[in-house]
Amino acid sequence: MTAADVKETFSFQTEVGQLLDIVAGSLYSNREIFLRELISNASDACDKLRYEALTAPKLAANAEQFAIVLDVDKKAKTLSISDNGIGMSHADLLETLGTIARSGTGAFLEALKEGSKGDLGLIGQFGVGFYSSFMVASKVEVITRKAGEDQSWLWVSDGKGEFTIEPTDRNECGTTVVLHLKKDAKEFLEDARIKHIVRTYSDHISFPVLLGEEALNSASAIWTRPPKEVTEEQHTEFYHHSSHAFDTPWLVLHNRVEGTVNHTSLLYVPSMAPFDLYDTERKSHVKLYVNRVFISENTKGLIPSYLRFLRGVVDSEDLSLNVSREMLQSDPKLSKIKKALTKKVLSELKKKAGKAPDEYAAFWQNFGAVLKEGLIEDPDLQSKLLEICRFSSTGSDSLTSLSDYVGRCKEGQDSIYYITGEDSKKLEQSPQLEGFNAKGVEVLLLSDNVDEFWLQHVTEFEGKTFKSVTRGATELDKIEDDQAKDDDKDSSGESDLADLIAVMKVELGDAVKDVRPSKRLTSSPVCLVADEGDMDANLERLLKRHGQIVDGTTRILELNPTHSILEKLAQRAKGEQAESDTLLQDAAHLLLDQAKIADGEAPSDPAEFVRRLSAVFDKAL
Ligand SMILES: Nc1ncnc2c1ncn2[C@@H]1O[C@H](COP(=O)(O)OP(=O)(O)OP(=O)(O)O)[C@@H](O)[C@H]1O
Repeated sequence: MTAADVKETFSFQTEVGQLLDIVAGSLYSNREIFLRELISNASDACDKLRYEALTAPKLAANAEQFAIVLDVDKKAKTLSISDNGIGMSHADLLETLGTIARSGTGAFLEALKEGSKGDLGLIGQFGVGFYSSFMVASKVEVITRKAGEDQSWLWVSDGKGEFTIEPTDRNECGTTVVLHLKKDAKEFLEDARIKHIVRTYSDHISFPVLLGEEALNSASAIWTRPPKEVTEEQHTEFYHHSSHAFDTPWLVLHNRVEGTVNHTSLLYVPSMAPFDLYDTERKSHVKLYVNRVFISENTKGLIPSYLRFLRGVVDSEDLSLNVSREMLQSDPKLSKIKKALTKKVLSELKKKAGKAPDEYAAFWQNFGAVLKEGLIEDPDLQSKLLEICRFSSTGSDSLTSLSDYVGRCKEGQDSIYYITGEDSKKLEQSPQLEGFNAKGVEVLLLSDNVDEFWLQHVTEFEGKTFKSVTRGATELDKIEDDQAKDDDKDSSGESDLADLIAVMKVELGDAVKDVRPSKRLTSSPVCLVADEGDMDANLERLLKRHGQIVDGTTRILELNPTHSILEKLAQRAKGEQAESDTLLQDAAHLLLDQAKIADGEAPSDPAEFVRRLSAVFDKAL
């Protein structure tokens, strides 16, 4: 820490400068939210001190009567917001009130860059935290003292590129933010206006917010109130405050469990996917409280990572306050809470999926891929998770559940068929699906990366195994065909490919694992499939991209015996000179490349591909 005796001047980080230009210049109609942001910071500061005091007895004396005090000085035209929370050191001030500390602010700047300039409504949504002070103030002073330290500091800025920090005196720890209100912001000196704002946005704050002697909020933690008494607006405000989110919750789950481990949970499922959903840490964001004392934002072991989209709080009086966060994480009581919460969330999702399939589809769009991670991580709950999974499919325009899929299975169909790839729309065009479509056998179109992985952990659903249509032999023969039961299509019109296959195998050598007639093609001439025990091509692509494997396995080239190109080639292959027939040789490679292109891959040798294509063209013209 640099303990300076004199006033020091610093420049804001470039992004803060940009942000302040926007904020200060805005005639934003909803600018009252500055008060929400400052009260929220004050409340966080009290939470932090209360937690620190648990393990640092010398701080305990400070951690008794927390309050957030608003003070108006009409003469000086200032509004100040004081708390007796954790306060800030010199280093804290430099680190936080000069840089972009909060993620929401970064997201706001990104959104502005992406062309919605002028759409300052976004400020209200993202919340720009402390910097929103400059919407209403021409100068902001922060007088602060960190709990446990002797030195107090005064931070001052007019929001125009620079701020200063100098030593000052403050009796107790905590922070006071003094806003020198702009001429057009005098309304925030009026008691009635302030009361209205606090009641609208900050009622859920669990510390009293005082104006003079009067407490403006109910100051009881929202999750401790009877669920019926909490309004939708209060939930939304609390969700915004506790999660730094700006959407409306898609689902609210407010429960009290009395049992082996008593706990209350107030959980929100967002209606928009949070930006850090796919961060590698896969952190949970449900706040843990022990008997109303805030413990931690990302408690490991509280929420399974496949439910990391959840926001909200869990409060239990049965956990111990006097242990470190790390020890708490391994408390068996915590894992009991986790189990109960997980079950509850899954059963509520199931209810919602049944009652409001369209709304559930929107949820699934956002979080389905995350939830599916549970199929790998939580084998005990696999069947419960499968019940609430939804999939795109060739047999339905909307998402389908597995039980509905099974209900539509054909006579003799023992498997749930699927195809994996990057884009379900493109997957629908895959040649490998043709035989299934012709027989009316439905295939799930799986386009999330996680699909490849859970499919290795889940073996069956309602007695049917999962089977890839791009791997192994098809079992289409066993399945009843609706339309074509009697017109014995199977062998008629199929050409004898044996000679052609012999030529192609010699020509293609190691480039293929095998060449064989196909049962899955009806209109395309060729396709590639993986051998029964091999990896699906899509999984291989994924693993290659992540550097987990270098070479892929070679695949099997299947030929459509009813396709006219193959009929003609088969005819030609019966000739005596077949093995030295350059057209057959070129055709073998072109067919393989064609199959690759249909799978979204490039021909193995683009120059040779072009040469062969031209040669074949030339002969045909
Ligand atoms: N009253 C306060 N007491 C102590 N620290 C504060 C106070 N106000 C702000 N801070 C510090 O300044 C930081 C920046 O505040 P700002 O409101 O810009 O974002 P934030 O509160 O961190 O964002 P988020 O709401 O996403 O956590 C805070 O994280 C906190 O460390």
